[in-house]
Formats: sequence, C-alpha cells, structure tokens
Amino acid sequence: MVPFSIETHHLSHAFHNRPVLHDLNLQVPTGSIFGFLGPNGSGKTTTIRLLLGLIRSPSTAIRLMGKDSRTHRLEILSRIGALIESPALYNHLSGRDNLEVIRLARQVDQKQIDRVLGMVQLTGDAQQKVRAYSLGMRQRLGIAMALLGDPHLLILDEPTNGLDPAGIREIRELLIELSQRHGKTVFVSSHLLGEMEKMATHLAILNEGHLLFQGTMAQLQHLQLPVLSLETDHNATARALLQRAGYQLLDGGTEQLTVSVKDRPQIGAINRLLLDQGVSIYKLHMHQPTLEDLFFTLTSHPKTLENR
Ligand SMILES: Nc1ncnc2c1ncn2[C@@H]1O[C@H](COP(=O)(O)OP(=O)(O)OP(=O)(O)O)[C@@H](O)[C@H]1O
Repeated sequence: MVPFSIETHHLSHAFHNRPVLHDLNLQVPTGSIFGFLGPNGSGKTTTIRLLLGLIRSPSTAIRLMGKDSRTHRLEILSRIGALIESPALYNHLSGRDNLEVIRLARQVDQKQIDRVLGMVQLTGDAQQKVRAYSLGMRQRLGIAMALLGDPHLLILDEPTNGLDPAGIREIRELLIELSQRHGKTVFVSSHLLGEMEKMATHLAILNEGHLLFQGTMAQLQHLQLPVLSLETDHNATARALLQRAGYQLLDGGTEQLTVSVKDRPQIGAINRLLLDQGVSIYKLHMHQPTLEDLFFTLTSHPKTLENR
C-alpha cells in the first residue's frame, strides 16, 4: 500500500493569468479522512478539479495512489469515486435505478448495487422515487454512485452543503464508516470547521490559494497556545485594552472575547488589567483552541504560526 493516496508537487493554477493556487504540496495519507478546509474562493474546488483531471495546468504534478496522473490517467480514475457538491439525479427514477444508470455507463458488476446501497444505508429506500428523498438521502445516493466500482479513494467536494444538522450527522457517520470499516481514503472539502473537527484524521487549510497548514489535528493543536474565553460587562473596551497591551485576540464573536495566552500567570495579568480599568469580568475560562480558533488565527494572521 502506498503511504499517500494523493500527492501534489508545487501544484499551481491560474485562470486567465490570475493565479488562484500557489505551490500546493499536498500529502493525503492512505486510509485517512482528510479534511480540506478553506473559506469561499480559497481554491478548494479548483484543486479537486485538477486532481480529477477536469482542468489541466501546465505545471500539474499530481500522483494519485502512487501513480503519475499524466501517464496513468484511466487507471487512476477507475480507482477514484467523486462527488462534486450535489449529485445529478433523475427524480422520476428510484434510487436503485439511478445507480443502475451509472452502473451501466461504467460497466460495473450488478452485485455492486446492493453492496453500495448497504454501505450508504439506503437498502430500505432503494425502490422509492428519488423525488421523495430528503437532501441527506440524495447526498448518500450521490456517495453510493461514487462508490460504484469499489474505488480506493473518495473525493467529495462540500458533501454537506445545504444539509440540516441531522443530514450533516448522517454524512459524517457515513464517511467515518467508509474509512474505518471499508478502508477507503476520504478526501473531503468543507468550510464547516466544527464538522471537520468531529471526523477528520488529517487536515489541510487553504487560504487564497496558499496552503497554511497540513497535518493531523493533534499537530495543529500543538502549534497553538491555549485560549482564554472572557465575558465582561464591556467587551469592546476589554478588546481595545487587551489589544493595546499586545495580546492576540481571536474571533470570539460579540458575546465573548478569546485571547491566546502563554501560561496561567498571564490569566492573572489579564484579570488585573481589566479590573484596574473598570471592566467587570463575568466569566473566564481557559481551554484548548477549537478548530475555529485555529482557523481564524491561521487565516487572519498567517505569520503568527510561521514565527513559532
Ligand atoms: N472557471 C473559472 N474561471 C475563472 N476563475 C475561476 C474559475 N473557477 C474558479 N475561479 C476563481 O478561482 C478562485 C478559487 O475558486 P474555487 O471555486 O476553487 O474556490 P473554493 O474554495 O472551492 O470556493 P467555494 O467554497 O466558494 O466553492 C476564486 O477566486 C474563483 O473566482
């Protein structure tokens, strides 16, 4: 088994001379659930389209399952299942018949239909017309289509887009199952940070076409100092005071302030600073940064981590 299912070497891309991807060196470990995170427009879909050969770049240097994508295109594509946002489905056909259409086009064994229906837990609903499916069921059917042909690698672009919390949970549980029970490598793009935190074994964070981080969740946590959350009677004043004193503030929303701290004495210093300036503290809580905190630090202060 190759160590990396996806490897890119200095992958760059420009649309009409406007660079949108800069020197991406991705390494997606075989067997991982790899969360590919980034804000809108950061280049996630472009990367995925390059990986799938849907667009080409002169500089393209991509290895999939250990093979060069330029010389082994067909062999590679036969081992990848992909879903780019919502699947194209025939509403007047049943789930099973939708799969049958793809099965015939791909010339895959008939037995695979029951197998993939079982994998995405749609066996009981397979005869129903797709027009009666919930959005979550439609996404699961799309993933079942991607699974026809028993691919080694699944590439999913924002598979939870537009789903309600129950639908998001269904997809999350499915992807974990596909990885853990069926041994698939799952490359999944998303801007839902909390979601990735719950399922990804590895992460890459993209911003404006630059890769800001790549590694395990634990490695990402390790880069960052603990975070102090504060609720005060006047957050705007507290924010200004802390900024003036040189503390690094993260985006805690309007309800609370979040600050990176080095150690416990710094918490005492923050406490004193605010009280001395007449700000009352209602709540003070130290915790490990969430992915949301880390993402904010990385995308708004990319230099912060580079300097450590
Ligand atoms: N076909 C195209 N022609 C010109 N520019 C494009 C094209 N496709 C994407 N872009 C631009 O490339 C940049 C990256 O877009 P991309 O769709 O890859 O980002 P993304 O991270 O997938 O965003 P989103 O989460 O909104 O889908 C954006 O500035 C976008 O406007």
